[in-house]
Amino acid sequence: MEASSICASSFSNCSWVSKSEKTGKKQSGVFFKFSQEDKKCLNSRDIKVAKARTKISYSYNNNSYNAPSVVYPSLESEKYQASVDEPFILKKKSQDVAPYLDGRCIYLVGMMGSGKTTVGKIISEALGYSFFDSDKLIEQAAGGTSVAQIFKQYSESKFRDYESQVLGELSMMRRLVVATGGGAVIRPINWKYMKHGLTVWLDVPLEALARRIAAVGTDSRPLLHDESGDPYTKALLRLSTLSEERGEAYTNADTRVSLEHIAAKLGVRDISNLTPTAIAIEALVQIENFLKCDNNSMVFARNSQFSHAKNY
Ligand SMILES: Nc1ncnc2c1ncn2[C@@H]1O[C@H](COP(=O)(O)OP(=O)(O)O)[C@@H](O)[C@H]1O
Ligand SMILES: O=C(O)C1=C[C@@H](OP(=O)(O)O)[C@@H](O)[C@H](O)C1
Repeated sequence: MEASSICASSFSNCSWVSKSEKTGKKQSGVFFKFSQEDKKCLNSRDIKVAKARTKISYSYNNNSYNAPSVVYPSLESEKYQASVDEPFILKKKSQDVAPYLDGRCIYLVGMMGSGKTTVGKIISEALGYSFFDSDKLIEQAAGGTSVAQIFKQYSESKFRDYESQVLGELSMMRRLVVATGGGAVIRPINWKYMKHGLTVWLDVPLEALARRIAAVGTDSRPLLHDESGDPYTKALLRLSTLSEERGEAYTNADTRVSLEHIAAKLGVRDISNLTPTAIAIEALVQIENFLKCDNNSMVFARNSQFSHAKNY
């Protein structure tokens, strides 16, 4: 596999990435005009929903969102109720966060199956950012060779080299949400790249991760291939070891999104009933809280200036 400029071809061939994003120039798209934000960003259906919402007691403010028990009366209705309100809250929250982010990238870190890809796509769409999955970029650069095949044909160490190169290249761009591979956190150089943007740790209990992975299989996740047993037990065993090895590394992230915490906040008893949109909203809440802290904003801006300097 050619190691130079792994991202360049994927990025420039991407029809859904605008020219200004490719060159790194700031766009003045709809999500970046805030003078009349509600009128511009919300369509009439959103506004109707918003008005109706004031009648139910789903409270929401700048720093948190809380669903009282009337919205989540029973396990059976959790998912349905959530789907009614969440798109509106997501849109509103993304408008709140966008000026603080000012085009800088978001990197999602977390264990395999923590939802980096699923949640990342939702956040990118809400912010009007482009989405990249670092594993996919590596696979594209390898001419379609899968991550599992790269591990087998080359080695994990070679895969990690490509992963670092991808993150290095992405760190020079703007307006991206990046789903990193679960192991990206183990190399300090990757943190140096990711800290050009904002890092968000999706913290999901191991049992939930194992359930998700068992449901889709371990084909695409070579680090889970060696264990024996049923898919759930296999995944749980290996994830436990990896989690012990990496637990500390994830705590380097600027913000942590804990599913247990969201469930407690929303009064949801089973975290598997939390929708990816609810998790994306919490990620935006945490990002906003982090950036509203003056000190964090200054450090963040300084790191990002370094990244922009390389961009122009
Ligand atoms: N909130 C969620 N609830 C239930 N399943 C989820 C949730 N988020 C992700 N998943 C599922 O878990 C699996 C792994 O998610 P994915 O986004 O690929 O994780 P990652 O990119 O961190 O490896 C996928 O099958 C996805 O559909
Ligand atoms: O945890 C890891 O070391 C890995 C996670 C995978 O990505 P996901 O986290 O997207 O599954 C992929 O990068 C590779 O299989 C190694």
